[in-house]
Amino acid sequence: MAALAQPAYPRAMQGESACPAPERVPERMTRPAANAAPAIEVLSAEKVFADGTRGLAPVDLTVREGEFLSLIGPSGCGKSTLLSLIANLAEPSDGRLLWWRGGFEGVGAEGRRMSVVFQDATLMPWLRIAANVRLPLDLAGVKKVQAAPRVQAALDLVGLGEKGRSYPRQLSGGMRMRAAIARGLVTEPNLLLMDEPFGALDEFTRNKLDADLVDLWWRRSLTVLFVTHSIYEAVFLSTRIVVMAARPGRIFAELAIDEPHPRGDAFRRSPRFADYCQRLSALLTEASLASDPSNAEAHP
Ligand SMILES: Nc1ncnc2c1ncn2[C@@H]1O[C@H](COP(=O)(O)OP(=O)(O)OP(=O)(O)O)[C@@H](O)[C@H]1O
Repeated sequence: MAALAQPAYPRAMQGESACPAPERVPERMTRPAANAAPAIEVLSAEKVFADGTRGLAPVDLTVREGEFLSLIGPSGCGKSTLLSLIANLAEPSDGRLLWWRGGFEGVGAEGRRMSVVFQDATLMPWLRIAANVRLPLDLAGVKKVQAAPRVQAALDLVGLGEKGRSYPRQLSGGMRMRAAIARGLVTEPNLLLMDEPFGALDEFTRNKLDADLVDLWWRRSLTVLFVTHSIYEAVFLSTRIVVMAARPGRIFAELAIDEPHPRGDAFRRSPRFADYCQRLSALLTEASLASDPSNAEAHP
């Protein structure tokens, strides 16, 4: 199994600009090919909760390998519900899902590993950072001596290489979120599911983590499914954005961000960025109007 930290990724999620030095950039990349293999297929999946709430109308969605796909939409449109189906934390009431073209029992095999990072870092306060990051390996029965270098590599990758012996209370909010990401990365996932991971952070810290995350995604050929409420964040990070509408939760529109990677501040300041944000904002306004309860009968 490949080690997490490799010389090619020394600056990922550290204190510097996320833009790597030109000589390190292997190639410029836009979107993964439309015919890239599917990592996740959501096939007419629906979710009706025990109290009768229709969290998701039948949804069809393919997440292709190498995509950075963001879900955005008004509150209650089913973003977290869809993510929880994909994470297999909940089952669809109808329809089905495929993970790497197979059932969930195949998840965890080489090339089919998946991790989830939530908005709350959910670190155990009584455990040091290294022990928190090691938890998924402990659960998988990996011996401490084998886990130690993998934990250190994951911490290095998110810029917390020196913080393994600290306790969560000794870290800032941004650092705690980095630790949660390290815990997500320690199993060397191919697919990272992220539910508003930076939603509670100030804008400066959030921009920095966004830049470092997209750098990490690009350099490690990850597939990321990312839930956010932020237009700027979605445009900056994504290769494709799926806009959802509520009542019932459903896919409303899509927007491809055909912008090469790596992305940095130059993209954020460019007219193209502003144009994408305006287009996404217009789609969100339409999605919000379509989510109005008075329109519910149009989507029984
Ligand atoms: N366990 C549950 N029981 C009943 N209804 C639920 C349950 N979980 C979610 N819902 C409802 O399903 C719908 C979708 O919820 P979900 O949390 O997926 O939306 P969301 O888009 O993630 O919202 P937000 O942006 O506010 O986090 C909402 O109407 C919500 O109230």
